[in-house]
Amino acid sequence: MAQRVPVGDASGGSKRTSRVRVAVRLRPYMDKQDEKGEGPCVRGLGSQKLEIINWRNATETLQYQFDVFHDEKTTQQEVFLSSVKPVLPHILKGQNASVFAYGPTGAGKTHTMLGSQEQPGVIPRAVREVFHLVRTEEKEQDDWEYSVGMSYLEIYNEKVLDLLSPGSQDLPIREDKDRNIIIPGLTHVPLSSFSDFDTHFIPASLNRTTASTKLNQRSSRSHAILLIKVVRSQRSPPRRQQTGKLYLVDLAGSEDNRRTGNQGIRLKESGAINLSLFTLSKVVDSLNTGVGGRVPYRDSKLTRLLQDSLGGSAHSVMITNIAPEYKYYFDTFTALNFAAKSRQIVNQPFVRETVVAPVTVAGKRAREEKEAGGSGEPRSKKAKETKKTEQSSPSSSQPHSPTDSSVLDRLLALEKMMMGSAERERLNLLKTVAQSRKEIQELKEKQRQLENKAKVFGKLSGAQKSGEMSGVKGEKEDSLFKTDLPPLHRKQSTAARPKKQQAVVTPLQVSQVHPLQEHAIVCKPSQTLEKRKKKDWTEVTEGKENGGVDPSCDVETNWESHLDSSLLERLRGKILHTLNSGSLKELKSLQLIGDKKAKLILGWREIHGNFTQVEDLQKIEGITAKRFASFIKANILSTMGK
Ligand SMILES: Nc1ncnc2c1ncn2[C@@H]1O[C@H](COP(=O)(O)OP(=O)(O)OP(=O)(O)O)[C@@H](O)[C@H]1O
Repeated sequence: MAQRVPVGDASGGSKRTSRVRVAVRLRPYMDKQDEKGEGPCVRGLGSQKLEIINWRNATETLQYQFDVFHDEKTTQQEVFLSSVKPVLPHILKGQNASVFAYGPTGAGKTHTMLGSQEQPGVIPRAVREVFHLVRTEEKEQDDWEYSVGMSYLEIYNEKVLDLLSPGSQDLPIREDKDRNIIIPGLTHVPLSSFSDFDTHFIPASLNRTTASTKLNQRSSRSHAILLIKVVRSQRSPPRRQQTGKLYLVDLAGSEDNRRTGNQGIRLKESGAINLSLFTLSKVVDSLNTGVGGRVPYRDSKLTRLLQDSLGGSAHSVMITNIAPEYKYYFDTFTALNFAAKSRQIVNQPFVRETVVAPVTVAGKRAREEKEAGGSGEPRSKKAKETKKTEQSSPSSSQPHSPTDSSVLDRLLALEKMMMGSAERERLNLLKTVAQSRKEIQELKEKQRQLENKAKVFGKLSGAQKSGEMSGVKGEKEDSLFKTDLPPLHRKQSTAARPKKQQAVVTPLQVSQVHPLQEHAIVCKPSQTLEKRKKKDWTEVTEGKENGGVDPSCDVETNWESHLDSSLLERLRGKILHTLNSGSLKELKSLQLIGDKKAKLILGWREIHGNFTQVEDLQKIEGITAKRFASFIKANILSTMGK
């Protein structure tokens, strides 16, 4: 019967702990066009660090440190040598080890784990290495013999399916009294060599559930778990037996269904995938904070199965795969936060050992080894260290915007998923601050509108008194009075309200200067106004925002009302079209939109889809109501000028 014993007992060394080693691998661009077009949202800063743009403030980046950072040029061999090979000797000593690839769909998990004929990944390399280690040990230690075997399963839609026995039913996951995870009925194939492994593994891999999604032609729809078991048996009394397990896990991708275009069965699969990854993150969170209470392993099949390989029993390596493209930004951000947290897990490895009872000592099976660090043992201080990544600090990363609460909610939810209670509190605070900012901004905008309206009314009543007003079209006048002023305001204004025909600001004329301006109605060019317009144009095209309001003419603040409404609508539609479907370059060709804003717009589109109206632009970080007003004015005027 397998039992847990302190590592020191088996290896002869002192008791030690082992934490989850975290490597991050950035895959190269799949499409060179993307690389040229928008540039990466994440980049390496040496062999352990990387940085990603801060979604809260595009002028900042967030930097993360991991055990290893594999940049886009790293080969399969290099990943194996630095991140996987070092854990393999442990399984020959009766300990568990696990290597799992985590990350968004299409970021390179299967490439890392499985690879291809030309570029074999972690799985074939690790199995080959296990056989190599076994052969070496057998040569060096006469007293021990080894046997190697494999099982291969997938978790699909929360069902455990045996990939070596296709068509089998959902298998149960059990735990024996020594807390070993076992799957009764799972096929176990003894292996004598690597080619033996190949014979079983390759056809079984084809049984794995994959499908094409918008983001990946052959997306893994299940978590694939390869189990390599090494049993080490003593040839002579006391005939000890140690069992080491190596889990090689290719997790299904975390996905955003808006982007995958998933529907129907894909959506259901996706729900199961995301739920199990969510549970995995909760398990990690629970292990990290170490506040006691139940670690929710049982909430998903994945975490239940990984229970003896994550957070206390095994030497674990997590390779987090990320992609450079901007469209993966939020997935990358989430994956990095998950990875950064996992780094703090402290594992306490133990040896799984059994004693084969010889006939002479039947019934005398001794429990030779004790558990090292069961669940009741206090966690290392390291595990409780506060995460120092800057991504959640309200003081260092101010939420300038995003005033759009759905983006904020989504990100906060994602982050919450990954964080401990202290960080959660900080996030709640952050959310409150962001919401207050939004409310203040909305109030300011409302006030500005009211002031503008009040000014117009003021002018109108003044004009009426001095008899300077001239009659113009009724529609114009109607639109002028379609305000959302509160009732009180309306009432006061009606007293001074001119007759309908007189409801116009200054004498108007139709200009024929340019085809695009055919419907434009502009101010009669008095000398002062001409000067004023020139100045205004220069300011706008130079990207400056307008300052005060010239009381002589309200073109500055109310310029839209001087343009024909159908033309205005057309131009706004054009701008909206560019915002919704423009490339980075096209976005940058808009007035007052630079590289950063254009990228933020692309990011926003990725999450929310199309802007419904140009005003939605104010949901972009840093685009205040004032800036938006300048933006719309500059773009409309510049289009008209073309
Ligand atoms: N480091 C890399 N070098 C070259 N190509 C890569 C690399 N990583 C990934 N790729 C390629 O990118 C594409 C997507 O990778 P892969 O299928 O491994 O993603 P995944 O994370 O497993 O996705 P899913 O979760 O949807 O299964 C594949 O064509 C793969 O060959």
